[in-house]
Amino acid sequence: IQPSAQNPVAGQRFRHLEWGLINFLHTTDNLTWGANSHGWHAGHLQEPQYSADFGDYLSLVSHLRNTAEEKGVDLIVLDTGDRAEGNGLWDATDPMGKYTRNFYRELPLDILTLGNHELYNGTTARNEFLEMVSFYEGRYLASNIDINVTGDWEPFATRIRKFVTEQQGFRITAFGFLFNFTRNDKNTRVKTAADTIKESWFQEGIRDTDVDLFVIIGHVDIYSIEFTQIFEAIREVHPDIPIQFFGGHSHIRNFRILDNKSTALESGKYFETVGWLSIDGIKAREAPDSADNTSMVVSRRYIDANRVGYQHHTGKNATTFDTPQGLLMTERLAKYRAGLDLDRLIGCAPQDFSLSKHIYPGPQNWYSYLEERILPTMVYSKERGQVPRFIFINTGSQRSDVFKGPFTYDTSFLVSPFTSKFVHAKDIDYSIAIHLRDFFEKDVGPYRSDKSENPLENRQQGAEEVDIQSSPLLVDHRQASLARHKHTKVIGYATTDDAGTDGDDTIHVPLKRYPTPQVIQGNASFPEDWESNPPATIDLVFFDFIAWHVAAGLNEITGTEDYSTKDFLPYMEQEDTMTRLLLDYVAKYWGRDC
Ligand SMILES: O=c1ccn([C@@H]2O[C@H](COP(=O)(O)O)[C@@H](O)[C@H]2O)c(=O)[nH]1
Repeated sequence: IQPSAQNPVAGQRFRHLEWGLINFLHTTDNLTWGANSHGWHAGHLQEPQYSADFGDYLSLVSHLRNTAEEKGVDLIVLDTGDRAEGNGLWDATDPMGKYTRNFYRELPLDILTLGNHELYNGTTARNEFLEMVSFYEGRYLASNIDINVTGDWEPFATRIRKFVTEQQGFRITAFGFLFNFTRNDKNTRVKTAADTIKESWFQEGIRDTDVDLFVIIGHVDIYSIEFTQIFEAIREVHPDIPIQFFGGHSHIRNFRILDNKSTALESGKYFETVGWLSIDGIKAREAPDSADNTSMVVSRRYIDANRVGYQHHTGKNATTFDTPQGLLMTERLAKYRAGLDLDRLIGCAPQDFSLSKHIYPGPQNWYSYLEERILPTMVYSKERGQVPRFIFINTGSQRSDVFKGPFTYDTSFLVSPFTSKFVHAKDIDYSIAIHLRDFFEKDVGPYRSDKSENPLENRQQGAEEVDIQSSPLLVDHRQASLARHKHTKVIGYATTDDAGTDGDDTIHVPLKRYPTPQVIQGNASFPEDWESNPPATIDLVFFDFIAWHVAAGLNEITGTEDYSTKDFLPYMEQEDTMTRLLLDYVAKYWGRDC
């Protein structure tokens, strides 16, 4: 746990892990390891429920490996990508991720793959390839991605890995997939799953009969068409061999049963969740006394990332839990965080703001606060600051709630990590501009996090869609309330998945989520009576990240092809990213008396 993090609260209840002949420990979308693997490597400092840091995780892995050895069963440790971006330890270094990659290399991963966040930026993709793929060698899997760093295209990482487990001798064939992503840097190439499974190496790979278990790790929602296509391709050849999927990207806890010998696990996001999956009764051909696949049993758990839970599952206490390597990692994280000045106080948040735990629009909703206060005040150009403007940002650019109290340099990256620039379209007819919001809401674009980049038609037929019109208060349909929440003291995930409601290791008060738009709009420099007497033309200011969609919207609204991203010019200075504007706003308006 990091020095500035809080201890987890009491009142949690844990279930015991069920061990099988083969077991998996899964993290995904950890951009933040503090608590979180999307880069919250120092743990969620203001959310005690998720306050374990990466050092604590190393200790957990080490103890569970020892237990596996004692039991004579296998433990596979894996990560399904999006380790890049989203907290200071990643974003404040030059090049970004310099320290994070080094820390990750201390995690004894058996298999790993990458997410979209490793591919948005060309330098990030290159460094991932040079420093992570080469380090993990054959364990790093990327079945549908190529990279060009030398002038020639080459596979980003190993396409297929066949290996035999140490304890039980299971013969595993593993693949690593990214969803059908299209916003990757030009030095990389992402093939669709549909095309990849037709390639000869894949077809040959799955035809090999020397296999007890297929393991597909993917930065892919587990209900996606991509996983379904891979499942069907393997099932055509092997009607009976177990297939285990591990997914990610949509940031939820979820478990899917594909058939009686195939399931898929998704283990949440941001190092809030460590996923556990075990398979018992599975047959290894080399081990004649092992069970037969007809009695195969799969068990899954979503473990909250905190030391109390970790200690419970390892049979350790506060003094016996830490391994020397884990402790050293915790110390080094603190040292590097200090070196980057990440705990520097910028200002004090006057209240809690959430992305979706409070109704939008509303006084506790972060998007409302951005629309009403931050965007109109901070998104300003010396040349055109007097011109009335709509300011659009995509909601996916905001990644974390803001908690009452200290807002540090690190918080700015947790909340708004991306380096998008503000660009603008000049003198657009007001009568056209007012239709853009509706366009954004209907558009399938990269506007929000979670599932947005999988087009709606990619969703599995029959998967439940939430009707946000008829249900203003949402409890995620896959994370609905548990019946036994009278024991609960902590708000968090209460997951309902294909196996029922007993997946969460800790019983929570269900987390409620309200619907939010895909794009929010701040209005600035308008005269007081602008709604009854609007100006003829205004400026549109927006992130370059959504520029293509703004042009598409203007073309659709006007029924022309007059608009193109080439017409959009910078609005502010290069360094005026949302992260920088947020820091400036907090320093100027929030005070420092927390
Ligand atoms: O430069 C960027 C890159 C991404 N985004 C937003 O992030 C999501 C994808 O994040 P996941 O964690 O993979 O869900 C994307 O849809 C955008 O909403 C961004 O705003 N700027």
